[in-house]
Amino acid sequence: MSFKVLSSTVAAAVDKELMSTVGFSIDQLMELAGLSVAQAVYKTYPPSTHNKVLVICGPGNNGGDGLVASRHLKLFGYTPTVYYPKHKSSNVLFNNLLTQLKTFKIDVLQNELSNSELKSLINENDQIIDAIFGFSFHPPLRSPFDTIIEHLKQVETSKPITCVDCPTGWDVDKGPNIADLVDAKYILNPSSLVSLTAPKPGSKFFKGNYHYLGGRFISKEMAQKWDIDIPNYPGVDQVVRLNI
Ligand SMILES: NC(=O)C1=CN([C@@H]2O[C@H](COP(=O)(O)OP(=O)(O)OC[C@H]3O[C@@H](n4cnc5c(N)ncnc54)[C@H](O)[C@@H]3O)[C@@H](O)[C@H]2O)[C@@H](O)CC1
Ligand SMILES: [K+]
Repeated sequence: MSFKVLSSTVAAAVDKELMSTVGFSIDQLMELAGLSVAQAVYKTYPPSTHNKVLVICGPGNNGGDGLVASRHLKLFGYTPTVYYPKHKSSNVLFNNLLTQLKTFKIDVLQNELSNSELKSLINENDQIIDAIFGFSFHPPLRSPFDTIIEHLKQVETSKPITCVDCPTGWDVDKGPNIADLVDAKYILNPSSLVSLTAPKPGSKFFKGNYHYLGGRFISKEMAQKWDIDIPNYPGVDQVVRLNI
């Protein structure tokens, strides 16, 4: 199905409006975003075949979506492990999410791993979620996330990788076609992408099998105002597949 895209600048403006005049808190939006990610993963790589999920979380709200998704995945029957090497310890929201994960007995690795530890961690999981960076990312990647993406590239053809909002490393607006800026070893080709609110321009270059839209929190009126296409979500689902 064809879809309209939302540039990184407009996505940030929509986010701002949702959290001001529309009256949402970031916690609410993140909860719905993370639930969408967990649902998309369940539909594509169910716990019966892909039980062990490694969720790699970055320092911003994309990482927060990953923390929320991990909790839902546990409730859906998965065994998630979270790798969260750059936690902002002054942020109450992220601290609360971490407390929830602890209560749910989900392993959270917060110390930076060595290359061999990272390799083993990736190998022992059945699938990976990239919740490192979303629409506020600007290439090139900085450490330790450059090395993490390099490791993910090693398994991208053998292991499912689901990216939250944008594949980390891609330019949000230009996509993966940024050879002048970034070495190809940092350009992931994931199998699944969960765009939030609306797909970002870079997602036009996504070649994986599963492209979902999630983040079901925009009213018809707001969609019209910002020229956002909201496809019909099936029933009570939090995601709709775009590439069918
Ligand atoms: N309205 C929406 O669509 C919503 C979006 N949410 C999520 O929020 C994301 C955007 O969150 P944020 O604005 O916090 O930003 P991100 O999570 O995309 O990234 C912000 C962090 O990345 C760092 N960063 C940027 N470029 C970097 C580089 N080259 N190397 C290393 N670090 C770099 C920044 O210093 C900052 O700490 C979206 O993509 C989506 O996943 C949801 O949580 C809530 C609702
Ligand atoms: K991401």
